[in-house]
Amino acid sequence: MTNLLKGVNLYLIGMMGVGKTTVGKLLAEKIGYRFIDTDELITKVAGKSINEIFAQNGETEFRQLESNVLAQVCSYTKLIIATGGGIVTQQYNWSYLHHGLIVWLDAPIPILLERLAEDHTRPLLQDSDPEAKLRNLLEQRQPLYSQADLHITIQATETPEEIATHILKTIPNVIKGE
Ligand SMILES: Nc1ncnc2c1ncn2[C@@H]1O[C@H](COP(=O)(O)OP(=O)(O)OP(=O)(O)O)[C@@H](O)[C@H]1O
Ligand SMILES: O=C(O)C1=C[C@@H](O)[C@@H](O)[C@H](O)C1
Ligand SMILES: [Mg+2]
Repeated sequence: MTNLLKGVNLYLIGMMGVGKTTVGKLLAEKIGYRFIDTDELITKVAGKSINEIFAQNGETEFRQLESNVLAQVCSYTKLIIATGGGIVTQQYNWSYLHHGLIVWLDAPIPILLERLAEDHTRPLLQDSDPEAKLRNLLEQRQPLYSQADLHITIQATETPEEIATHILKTIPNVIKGE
């Protein structure tokens, strides 16, 4: 797999809670890549949590930080990059994402809701109706996510390990120029 990828980065995109961070760490271990999480880098750069950035600086500034971080990481190779759920919403981010292979992790809303039920770290979900909020975000973002090179549909019972294996099995079908 490492030979096939030739150092090309993998960008995991998809809705919050789908498992980009969880699966990304496993993928990195499996193929000997480094793992990077854009949300984690943003909190390091800003010196505060994502909730604090949204509350104190607003979403626009968060998106700017997210783009800055993405621009930095895409100059490296051999990375698995778990992105934030909204990274696809900024058109110019696509010029960075297209430096690598883009993998869309896609799971139905009930699965996302179940996973995020007890979570308070995603500011966009701190809503009186998180289900409607997720549906609305997915409706806006689906056409964007679908620009990925690889679309992985996740079943409710699939473990992170199984999803990582599934991704690695599917990559040879979509390697650019192969
Ligand atoms: N395949 C899976 N089966 C069961 N639980 C999972 C699976 N993948 C992830 N989870 C759990 O779902 C939650 C959300 O996962 P994770 O943080 O990896 O999502 P994410 O896509 O990175 O979200 P965000 O866009 O907000 O960063 C975590 O509690 C994680 O342990
Ligand atoms: O879907 C989104 O817009 C977000 C997802 C998270 O990964 C974080 O990037 C942040 O909470 C925003
Ligand atoms: Mg994540």
